[in-house]
Amino acid sequence: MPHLHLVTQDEVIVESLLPLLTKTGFKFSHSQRLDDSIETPHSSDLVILAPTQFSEQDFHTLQEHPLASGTEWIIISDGKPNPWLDKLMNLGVAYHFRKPLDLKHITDVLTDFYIELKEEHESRKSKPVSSNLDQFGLLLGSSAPMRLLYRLIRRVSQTEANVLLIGESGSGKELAARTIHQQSLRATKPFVAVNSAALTPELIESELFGHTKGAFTGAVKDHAGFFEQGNGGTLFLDEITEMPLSLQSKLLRVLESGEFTRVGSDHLQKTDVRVIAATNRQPLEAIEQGYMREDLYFRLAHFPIQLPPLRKRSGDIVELAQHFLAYRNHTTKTNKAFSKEALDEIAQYTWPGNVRELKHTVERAHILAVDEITLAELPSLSEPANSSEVNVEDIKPGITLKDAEKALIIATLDDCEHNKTQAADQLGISVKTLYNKLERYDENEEAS
Ligand SMILES: Nc1ncnc2c1ncn2[C@@H]1O[C@H](COP(=O)(O)OP(=O)(O)OP(=O)(O)O)[C@@H](O)[C@H]1O
Repeated sequence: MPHLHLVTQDEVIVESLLPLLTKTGFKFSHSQRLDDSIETPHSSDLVILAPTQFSEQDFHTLQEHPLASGTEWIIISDGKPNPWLDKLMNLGVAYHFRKPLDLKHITDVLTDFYIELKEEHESRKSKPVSSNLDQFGLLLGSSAPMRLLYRLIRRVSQTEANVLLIGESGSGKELAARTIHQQSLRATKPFVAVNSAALTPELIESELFGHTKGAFTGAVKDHAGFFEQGNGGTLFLDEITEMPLSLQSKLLRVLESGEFTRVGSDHLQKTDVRVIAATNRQPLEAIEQGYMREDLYFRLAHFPIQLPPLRKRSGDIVELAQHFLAYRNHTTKTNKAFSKEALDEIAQYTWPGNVRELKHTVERAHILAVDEITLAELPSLSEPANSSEVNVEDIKPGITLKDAEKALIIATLDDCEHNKTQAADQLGISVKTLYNKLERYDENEEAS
């Protein structure tokens, strides 16, 4: 039976919620403070937190708390603006109810949760113990943070809301966006993916909104932009914080009015596109640092979804490695396996490049290994990650310029914790050039 835990010191809330909770069927427990021992923290499926006040300290405590992952959260507050509660919402908290409480609405929400959680309990029970990774849409992973992500995606897919996906590079933002599209009513319409960082600043406006013939030098014919190409479907704007601010304000206008004009034209066109944006920066920091317009953030952040980094999904790491290996074995008709040491090394590494890095590491190891994948086939995972065949320390006469460049790029990315803008800056190249090079490496690896 799904378990709900209520954290509050407010007796009035306990008294008003208790009858609802018994009515909806939840198993129920209550503590006054989050720190109070919750005997079986992982067994709670839903937590209602109604703090008397909520400070920065509480926010950090909560993030570290064992309940923070794999559990649905509902916040009840007195309605006073509180940036720390807003931050919690950004982490994917399901609902924020403000006092005075609408008990009828809360009952409906809790009933929905109860039905979903009960179904989940039942499907978990009927699965064999040795089950492989769960898959939801295009996303793989059975860990608690992934299950929470699946639930958020399922819910948002049924709506028309714009979505902001927040997560580190390689954590699956594009896969999540494609999954939302596939599960939505727009599934049969186009999905157009645009990497804002990889577009030349001068051309980005015409790429997005299109242009008319003669609008600028080189505009030799009319061109339909991504908003037109994606009409009726979904437009995925990756790395939204790398889009010039002036264009962010144009984008905001389109999101508000559903209208745009091609560059060089004053004919207003209607668009019916759902926007899913993504960033690997924390949006509030990006706003502070001037990478993102606050008004655009609020427009997109009706539904922010945080993708968990792989290191927070420790239960998934080995399973994913086995999955990617099985896939390679299948396509190459081989039967290679990991040694125990290799699996231990994979399990304890922190994977700053997330699933992408894990996948590439496994694919490369599969190529290098004859039969068994041992530590020798894995790049030194206990050192700062280096997913190049050539280590940066090996750059000396005798290796090709291409290999040296790749090694340096990968080492710089690791050094910058996979922040591509910073890495491009250090390398003295544009972010667009960096993307092009990385894409080429991906293609070569996938072809090999
Ligand atoms: N949950 C997942 N299940 C399966 N594969 C995944 C998952 N997450 C990421 N990947 C793999 O990692 C690669 C990168 O994923 P994706 O492009 O969605 O990440 P991203 O967060 O958009 O990265 P970036 O910010 O660098 O654009 C994909 O090729 C995919 O194979």
